[in-house]
Amino acid sequence: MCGISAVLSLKGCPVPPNEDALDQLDDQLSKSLDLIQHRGPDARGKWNSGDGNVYLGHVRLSIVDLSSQANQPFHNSVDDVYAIVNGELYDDEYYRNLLGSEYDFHSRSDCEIVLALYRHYGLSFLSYLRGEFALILWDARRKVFIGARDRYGVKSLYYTVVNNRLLVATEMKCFLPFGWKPEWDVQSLRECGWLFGAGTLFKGVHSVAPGHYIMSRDFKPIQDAVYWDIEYPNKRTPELRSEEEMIEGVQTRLMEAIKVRLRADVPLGIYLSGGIDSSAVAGMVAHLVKEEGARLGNDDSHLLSRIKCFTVQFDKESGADESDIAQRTAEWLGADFHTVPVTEDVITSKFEDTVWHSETPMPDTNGIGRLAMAEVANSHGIKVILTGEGSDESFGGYKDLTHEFLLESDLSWPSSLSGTELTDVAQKSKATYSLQGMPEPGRGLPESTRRMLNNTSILSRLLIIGRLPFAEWTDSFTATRPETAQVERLDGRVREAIINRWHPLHTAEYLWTKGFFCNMLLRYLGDNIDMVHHVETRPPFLDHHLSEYANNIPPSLKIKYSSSDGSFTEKYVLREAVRPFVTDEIYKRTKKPYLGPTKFEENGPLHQLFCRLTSRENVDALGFIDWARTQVLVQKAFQEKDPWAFRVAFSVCQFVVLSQRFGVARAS
Ligand SMILES: Nc1ncnc2c1ncn2[C@@H]1O[C@H](COP(=O)(O)OP(=O)(O)OP(=O)(O)O)[C@@H](O)[C@H]1O
Ligand SMILES: NC(=O)CC[C@H](N)C(=O)O
Repeated sequence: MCGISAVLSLKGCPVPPNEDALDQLDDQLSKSLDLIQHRGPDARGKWNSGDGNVYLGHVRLSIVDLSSQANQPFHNSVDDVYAIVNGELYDDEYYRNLLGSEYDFHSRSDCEIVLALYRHYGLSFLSYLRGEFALILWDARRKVFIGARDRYGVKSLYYTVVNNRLLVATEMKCFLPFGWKPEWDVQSLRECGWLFGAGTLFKGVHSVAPGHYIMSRDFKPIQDAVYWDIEYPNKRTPELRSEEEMIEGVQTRLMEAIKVRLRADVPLGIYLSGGIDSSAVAGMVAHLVKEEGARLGNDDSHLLSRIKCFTVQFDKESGADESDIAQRTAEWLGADFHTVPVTEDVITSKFEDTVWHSETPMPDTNGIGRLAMAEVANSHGIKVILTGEGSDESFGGYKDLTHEFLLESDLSWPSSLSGTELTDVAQKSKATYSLQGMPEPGRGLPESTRRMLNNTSILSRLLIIGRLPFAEWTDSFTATRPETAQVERLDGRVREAIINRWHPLHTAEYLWTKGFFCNMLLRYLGDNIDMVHHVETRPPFLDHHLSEYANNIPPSLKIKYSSSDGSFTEKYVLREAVRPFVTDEIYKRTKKPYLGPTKFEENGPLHQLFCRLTSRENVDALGFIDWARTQVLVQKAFQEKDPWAFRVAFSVCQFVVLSQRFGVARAS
């Protein structure tokens, strides 16, 4: 992926029209791009309107059309429209043919279709974009500024206002050279707005939410709007398709989503785990290469041994390692397999960089594994990687979802559990949260909030991640329960769907996808980390043609209950759809989330790092964390090997790193 940084002067504070001021802005833009230079080592492009009102900056990791013609910003000189795009747009050849007579393409870049589509469809161009992207478009004639982000938030896009200038960029650190003075948003921290909504850790900084765009006309303050949202069927409408039809429907769409993502003018590989999602991706890639003669990025040898798979290898004793299974999958496929050992030393040495780049404190060592993997992929010359994220979100993959599935009968599917049967099974099922040692979620939740959530508890479960050893004074921000604050933030139409139309399983999928998934998983285990080593990751499961289809599958076929042995099969339809492309071991394996180890020796390198980072001075400099409580957590983490204490202490250390690297003022 690339990186973008842009400035729009908002009316009321025009930039003094002198050369020095213009030069200063240009210099600030360069420094802003320097901070994300790793995202675009191949080219840098800047443009400004000459009057200090608009500045666009782009750093490029060349993927499609490696020539300088495809460098950005793009410009449509006929209409005087500019665009900078980070990401990959599929179906570009189709639009190139369709619109070639009315738009003069300058390159073969997939991203240039943004200008052609804008010319043809106006603001509705966003609905025609398929892929992972964040973009900025400036229509100079109409003085319209647009910032938009892909449907699931694979790519990030943040904005803030500093000195009456709107700053929009791929990463928040890009705002620093423009004089942004970061301050913790304690309310957002206490209400978990940074975890769930478009708020961030920092006051006044927002993300453009997935499927949203921001727009300013005539330099006025921006408006935020939705162009796409996740939708589910009415839970009372009977499903008329057969199980076989849906299995085939998923197979066809997944294969196509993978096929379009093989297109690149650079080498391409796969992040392979021991789970079914990435194994299915690898299996389908092998099928496309071998049986359909597909090119693997720029490699048209059609050799399976050219499919490079990378797997994180944690300490085998930790229980977190899946590399043996991944190796068996790779051998079965005949693919080229590489393990990436992630030892305590690796975790310790990459800890600080991982949180600085992801800008996301997430309590797990897994993101560090992801960073190490990108480094190895890069050393093998790989620039594009296919991954398996996004399958659990629409196919019912998480263990916790069983609880939500059992809240109501599935009226859309005739042979599903009903009435007393359901209550019985629900009581027997021990749908516990997958993170060991986690506190009980949702206790004391107001009844009205429970009703707004239609009794689903996924939000409470995920918001536990935001529970830190907060300093006592921050309790003044707790008048509203985080769950209440977050459900109130949803669009009223979504709340209506939750109480009237969606099955609780689908409500839970929605809340998960809009919160933890885009704000944490896709950041700490995604683009911002992968790009540190110039690796662009593409998740085919987030192709909206596939996910829209998956969202319409009845809950009882996502999580299938077997009355003979009382078991649940998660991702049932997907499992059947990919069966021909995976080993039997993978087909039968239940989901194990990608989580890193949490138990480390006392006085080892990681413990020493934690002790250094959680010094009284460092924790007090945060202002919102209690030092004494933090010490207890660090002790419990390393002496008692308490996994939950480890996770919370881990988060505090991440906040300390962010406070130091961003220069965040002490909260008070
Ligand atoms: N140990 C690992 N090594 C390499 N890549 C991994 C590893 N764990 C996860 N990934 C990457 O992250 C993606 C998301 O992980 P996730 O656990 O959701 O999926 P999965 O492991 O493929 O399948 P499942 O959901 O059945 O476990 C994977 O599909 C894979 O691309
Ligand atoms: N890295 C990117 O975001 C790639 C942008 C565009 N697809 C290119 O190939 O240049």
